[in-house]
Amino acid sequence: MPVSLLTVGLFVDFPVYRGAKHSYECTTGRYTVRNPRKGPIVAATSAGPAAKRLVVLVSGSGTNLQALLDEIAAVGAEAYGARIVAVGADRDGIEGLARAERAGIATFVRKVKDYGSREEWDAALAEAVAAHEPDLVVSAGFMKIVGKEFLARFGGRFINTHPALLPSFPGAHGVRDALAYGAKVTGCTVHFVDDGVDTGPIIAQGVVDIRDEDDESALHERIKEVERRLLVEVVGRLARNGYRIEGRKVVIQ
Ligand SMILES: Nc1nc2c(c(=O)[nH]1)N[C@@H](CN(C=O)c1ccc(C(=O)N[C@@H](CCC(=O)O)C(=O)O)cc1)CN2
Ligand SMILES: NCC(=O)N[C@@H]1O[C@H](COP(=O)([O-])[O-])[C@@H](O)[C@H]1O
Repeated sequence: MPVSLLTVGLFVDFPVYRGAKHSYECTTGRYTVRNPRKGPIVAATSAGPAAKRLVVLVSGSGTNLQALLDEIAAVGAEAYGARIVAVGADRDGIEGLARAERAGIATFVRKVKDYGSREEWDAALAEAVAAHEPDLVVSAGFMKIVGKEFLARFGGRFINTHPALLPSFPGAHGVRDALAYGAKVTGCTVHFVDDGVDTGPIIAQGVVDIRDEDDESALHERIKEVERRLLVEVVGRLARNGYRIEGRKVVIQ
């Protein structure tokens, strides 16, 4: 079941949440709350006894997915607060999907090239995710920008992990861009996804030093060590405790 939403003190179910760059709107069957930047609570999930349902989206090696799988296997879904019910991808033949299959988890693939337009792909991806009734959706190395339809259904419960300290170095090449800029520290950011590229409310960040001898691959590996631990911690806390999004601030209860 979807996680309940708390909207200015009211618990509501089946929210439709739309994120714009600097404002969020949470619309339910009965309530609409606009929230320009400094406004009140716009969306929040409640803690609950049952393990939350996660759908994870991947495009590559899936080591972040594996970290989630390993933690859930180690402590149990109830104690962790969540279970992975499906893994989706935008391409075939990737290790991320193989990891899910080995764990006995349902998989699906929606490729942009199989649809007449980007909007049709976006709607098909949203439909495939919705079929698994997730409480939270996690983009763990998912290399596609999602659009309006996806965000209308999963905004406010769609989390992304990015290999840089946002708002610096957004986009598909966060590690390369930080190195090229000559930054001395970088890291990873777990954030809610909105309709910008890596602009949504930040949940947590981890810092990694950049060494003189680093190339993109060496630096990315060190970032991923921090990133995997951060993602596992953050997803578990969100699932177990519930959270609210107040303007740009995410408060885990
Ligand atoms: N609406 C949003 N969608 C997604 C976000 C987001 O912040 N808003 N984050 C991404 C993940 N991401 C970085 O964290 C990211 C992924 C991909 C790209 C990108 O430019 N993709 C190109 C294709 C690249 C490819 O296929 O290899 C594209 O979408 O056409 C930028 C940032 C998850 N989605
Ligand atoms: N902008 C999106 C992006 O660059 N995502 C990054 O891809 C890697 C996926 O690794 P994994 O497939 O081994 O989990 C991760 O570092 C993730 O932050």
